[in-house]
Amino acid sequence: MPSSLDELPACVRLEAHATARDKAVAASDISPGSVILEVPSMVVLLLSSDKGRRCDFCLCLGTPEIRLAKCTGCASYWYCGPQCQTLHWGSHKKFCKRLASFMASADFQYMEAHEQLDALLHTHLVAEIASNASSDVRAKQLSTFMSLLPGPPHDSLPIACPMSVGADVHQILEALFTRSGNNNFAIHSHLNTIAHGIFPLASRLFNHSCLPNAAARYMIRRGQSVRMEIVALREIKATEEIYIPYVDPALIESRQQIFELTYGFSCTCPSCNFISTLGSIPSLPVSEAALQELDNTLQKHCFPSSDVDDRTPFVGLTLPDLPENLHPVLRESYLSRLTDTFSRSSHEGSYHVALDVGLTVLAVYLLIYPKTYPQIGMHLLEMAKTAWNAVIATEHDNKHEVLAKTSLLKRARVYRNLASNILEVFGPEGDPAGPLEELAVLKKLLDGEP
Ligand SMILES: C[S@@+](CC[C@H](N)C(=O)[O-])C[C@H]1O[C@@H](n2cnc3c(N)ncnc32)[C@H](O)[C@@H]1O
Repeated sequence: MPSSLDELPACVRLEAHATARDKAVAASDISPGSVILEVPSMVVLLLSSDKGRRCDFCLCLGTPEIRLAKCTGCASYWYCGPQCQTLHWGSHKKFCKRLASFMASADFQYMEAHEQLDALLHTHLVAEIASNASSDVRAKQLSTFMSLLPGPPHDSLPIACPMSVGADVHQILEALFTRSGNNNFAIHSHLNTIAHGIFPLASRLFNHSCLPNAAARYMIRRGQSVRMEIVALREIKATEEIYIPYVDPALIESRQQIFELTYGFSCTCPSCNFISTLGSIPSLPVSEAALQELDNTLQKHCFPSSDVDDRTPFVGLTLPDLPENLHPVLRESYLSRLTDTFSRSSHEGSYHVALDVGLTVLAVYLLIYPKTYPQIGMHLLEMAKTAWNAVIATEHDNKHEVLAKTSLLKRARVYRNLASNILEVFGPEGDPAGPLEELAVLKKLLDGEP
């Protein structure tokens, strides 16, 4: 697996960029679903919510068969077996004995959760450098990391656990800390964030767009370091720049500030350019009735056909075509209200409410994400499961109910197939079993129905 610029795969080359130093461009046409780059992690750090549930090295889940064992030195790190503990020990030993007192210290305790995460990430980075990793891959990763563009300056840098480091290491810590914020990836399994990680070559290559043509997925294999794969979400033509999303493009109101404060650039992608022409996004109406009217108008705009089942929602919908009266739907609180209602009503068994709200969520997603973005596929899978649950819940003891069941089945099939088209391009990631397996199970159930 490549770790430095002199090991680039044949489909990628680096070119100068007007403001971002360099950019990665396709050296030849790249087909949807192709793995553009595959790189090993340099450092990974589990989120506190997954501590003790997963191995701190390979990130595999503990199960009755895979029992995690705690490091007896710090009682904070868990491993799925001696192999991972040994692979981690080279750097972990640098802070193991001091970790408990560091995490109990007032310095650490008074930090906000994201600062604690940074402090621990820095601890891992310092330990990685101080461990004088002799492997060729480690040396190349470190040198690629140090070649990254520094992020914007911060008044105070989050601290790291004190540990014994060589004198020369001190000189590079400052340089390292200024690169950790803007080169820190959220590692996900089935699109749920479980950890953070540093993947230097991916950082060196890919710039951001809110309408990306590629995205990162993560491979978790027991006993191995986590691997990142950059996957093409659509066909990328030779000479086209390859972009990945640094933050969720759905953060329409806050993302520009995140780019400026965390990454030190202003995004000029077509989506951000359109949002900036609006000046500010108009407020949402206050009354529930007016909000529902907005939902209906949005659905009609995005899905003009009255036949819910035969919609082909992937053509012709773009943000600049959104009429002015619908601009309030770009408020972040609009989407969060809808997604909250969708998950609550589908869990509570109000399937018809969920299917209606879910369609409005789909409309917003199609406006703000590229049409093959994995989040759209995950949402369509949830819609398909909800329609299937509604089928199960439908009594068919009279003609009306039989018709309702037929229509729900049709919807479930349409949503399943649309989800499959998208999620098969993104491919499997993270823990074993996942959306692709769920799609296969759902297909069997739906094919078994008349
Ligand atoms: C992870 S690096 C990307 C690789 C970078 N182009 C290089 O040559 O090392 C992130 C930095 O690249 C720049 N960058 C990334 N995406 C950008 C964009 N869309 N527009 C302008 N600058 C961008 C910012 O300086 C950001 O902090």
